Amino acid sequence: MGQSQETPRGGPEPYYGRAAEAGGADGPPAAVRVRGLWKRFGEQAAVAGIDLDLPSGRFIGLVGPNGAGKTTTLSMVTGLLRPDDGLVWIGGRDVWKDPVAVKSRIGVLPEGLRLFERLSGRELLAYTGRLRGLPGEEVDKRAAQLMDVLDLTAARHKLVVDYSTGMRKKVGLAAALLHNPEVLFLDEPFEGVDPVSAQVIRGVLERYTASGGTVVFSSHVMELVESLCDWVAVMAAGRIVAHGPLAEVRGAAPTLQDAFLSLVGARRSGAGDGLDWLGGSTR
Ligand SMILES: Nc1ncnc2c1ncn2[C@@H]1O[C@H](COP(=O)(O)OP(=O)(O)OP(=O)(O)O)[C@@H](O)[C@H]1O
Repeated sequence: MGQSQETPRGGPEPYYGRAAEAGGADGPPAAVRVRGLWKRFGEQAAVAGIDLDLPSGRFIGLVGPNGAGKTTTLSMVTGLLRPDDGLVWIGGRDVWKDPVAVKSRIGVLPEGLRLFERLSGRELLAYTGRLRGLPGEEVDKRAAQLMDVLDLTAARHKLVVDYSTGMRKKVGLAAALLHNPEVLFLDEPFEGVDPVSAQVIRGVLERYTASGGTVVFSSHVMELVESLCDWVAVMAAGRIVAHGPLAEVRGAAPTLQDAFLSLVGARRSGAGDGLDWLGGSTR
């Protein structure tokens, strides 16, 4: 299991191309390379100098308790939030020096996704596709196929404002996939999604990784991460506390949940201590 090492502040390394491969000299190239990434909000370090190499073509889970820094990390990695310090490369390009090139290669489903509410789902995808520079015919074809696979065809003319939570996630995912990105970043993609829609989303993502795409997604749901991901990074208090292939991070623990609880130092018992007023016996 890889343990995080901090890069000295102010001295992040450049991207070394194939020499920087995540899996070693013979492994696949790193899809995402992070060095010395920091973000502070006032006195608090939300992300405290993380280094990470995410291998390409994998289904990668970023897990951690509430407030661990997952959303802040994903926002900095995808060019949505400027880091205080550190560097990020995607496909060998510096996210903050070469944002247009990087953004053409990635798809992002951010937390609290904001959509153009007064467009229909179909119009939203047409608009997104044209913004991405795809020819109109190609946009129409891909949008129709994505809506079909994601079970949105019947709702294609409905305004996005009238979409349910799951439908919003699905149309957001379609928008993120439309230009066939190399790396897809998803912040809590299954939150608020019913099991049927979750299964549909899962099928699309599995197909995407099977054809060489890289998925990086954050989640609290360990069973989901364990069943979907082949590589995980565990965050706690702004740091990466473990990363690597799922089996290595899980180690001898019976489940990823058990490994996670011991890695993040969670309290297993005594959760109700001090709440002796709670319940019917004292009423
Ligand atoms: N804009 C902000 N201003 C101030 N503090 C922030 C801001 N964004 C995040 N934080 C703080 O940074 C820390 C990390 O937050 P972040 O949202 O990245 O965690 P997370 O791992 O995504 O949590 P969750 O699983 O609950 O979504 C938290 O303590 C949070 O309160």
